Amino acid sequence: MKIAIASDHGGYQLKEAVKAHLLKTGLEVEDFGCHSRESVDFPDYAKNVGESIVNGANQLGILCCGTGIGMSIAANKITGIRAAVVGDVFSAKATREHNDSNILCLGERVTGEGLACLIVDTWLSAEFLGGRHTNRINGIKELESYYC
Ligand SMILES: O=C(CO)[C@H](O)[C@H](O)[C@H](O)COP(=O)(O)O
Repeated sequence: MKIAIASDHGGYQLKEAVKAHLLKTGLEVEDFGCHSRESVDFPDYAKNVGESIVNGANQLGILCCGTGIGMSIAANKITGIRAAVVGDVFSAKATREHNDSNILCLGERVTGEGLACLIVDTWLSAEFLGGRHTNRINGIKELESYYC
């Protein structure tokens, strides 16, 4: 599985920590930046990661900013993206099993590196359960096609 990762300046340190963690576990990672603490605008990074998932270059994505919220708002504007801000392990599992989320958003100013890596591991190892949740994903897709 290939994972796209990116951050703005507010999530840069966490992005580097999560990337190192993923590489250590043997996963392939495509890093879309940023590459320093210099101030940048998170929608540019959400766009690049989101598009890489929609076009099939990567299967899942991880976006880090100060809170994870800005990145999720931006990424969720892309048709086919279901981005979830997660700060706990229960939600990490639930958002794969129930929401089939394809982008995980983390907040460096909120979540420590240790917990963030545990959230990443939990999210990556959980699987979409289908069944009744498929109806809800289809409902989200209907909303997308209605409003886009
Ligand atoms: O969009 C955000 C808030 O939900 C992100 O946390 C950004 O990283 C943050 O807004 C950046 O703030 P800064 O004051 O420009 O560092």
